[in-house]
Amino acid sequence: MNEAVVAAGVSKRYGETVALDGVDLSVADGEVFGLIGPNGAGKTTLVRALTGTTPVDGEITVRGAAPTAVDADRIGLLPQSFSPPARLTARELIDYYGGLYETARSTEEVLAAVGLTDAADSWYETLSGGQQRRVCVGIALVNDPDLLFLDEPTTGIDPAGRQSLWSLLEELADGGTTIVLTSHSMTEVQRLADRVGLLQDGRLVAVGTPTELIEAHGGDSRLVIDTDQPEAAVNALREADFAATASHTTVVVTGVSPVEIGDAAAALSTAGIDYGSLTWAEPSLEDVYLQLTGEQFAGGERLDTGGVPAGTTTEPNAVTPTAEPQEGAE
Ligand SMILES: Nc1ncnc2c1ncn2[C@@H]1O[C@H](COP(=O)(O)OP(=O)(O)OP(=O)(O)O)[C@@H](O)[C@H]1O
Repeated sequence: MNEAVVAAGVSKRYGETVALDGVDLSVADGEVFGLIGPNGAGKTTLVRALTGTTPVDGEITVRGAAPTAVDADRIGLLPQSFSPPARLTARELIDYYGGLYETARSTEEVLAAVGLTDAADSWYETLSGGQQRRVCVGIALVNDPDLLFLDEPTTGIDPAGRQSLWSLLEELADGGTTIVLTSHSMTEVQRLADRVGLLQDGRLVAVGTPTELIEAHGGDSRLVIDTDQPEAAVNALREADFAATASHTTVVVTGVSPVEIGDAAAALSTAGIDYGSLTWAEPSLEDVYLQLTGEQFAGGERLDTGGVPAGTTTEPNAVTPTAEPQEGAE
């Protein structure tokens, strides 16, 4: 297996702030690697380091060379913040940036790939935030790079746009493009990444496939019950040998297999307990994130049963979804 990117002992300080603290990382050719972590964890700094756009201590090689030495034609970079000229249209911008490379994809192909064909002749300034982000993604793709760095590619893009961008990235990955992406969307990372690295305080604290990380840190599957009678529900469930705990109007039952859902519902019905919804969820990357960072959902309460917030449905395998998945890390 060839390594596309190797980092060893990479550190970066901004004055007193330690942005990266001895990061070791390797990304294989053709791999999609997702970087996750709280605000300020060092994700953007690491992307900058790997692309040679900020000097760091330690060793980095990209395709065997120093990051600054890699041919610009081979690398695509979508920075977290990027503001192209406001009075140029989407088409003009893609065309312009394509012209800077020796070979580039056709402008129309890129516009179609990022879903901007219809808005191609609008000035960048008049596009919505999500459409502007699509232009920036198009610019990062225009040189048809074989190594793509995307710093929060889908921020601000609507759900349908996200789905189509994910499909586009999957196509690129299937075609052999190596992708390093950062994201606060655990759904995005779980869907796209072959391996995931969790950065915290400048350190890479966990690396593995989503499955490996979920097995190691995701906790049990669970049943989440929305009810106005949480204490009575917990008693009824415990009498039926379920491990149930309550918080506000949410009851969480851990270690429930799908075939036991009916038994749990029957225990509630027998005790005469009303419930608004009953949702079964497998542990997800979001649980891993919450477990390892100790973070809480905004406005929610972290439960000792695995981080399910009061009154919400966890992603992604809800049997009876009652709400849009809440991405606690966003
Ligand atoms: N140019 C800079 N000057 C000073 N400090 C910086 C600079 N860039 C980043 N930092 C600091 O370095 C740390 C890591 O920042 P970085 O932007 O890499 O985090 P991040 O994980 O990408 O965060 P976010 O999720 O908010 O984008 C933070 O404490 C940040 O304030």
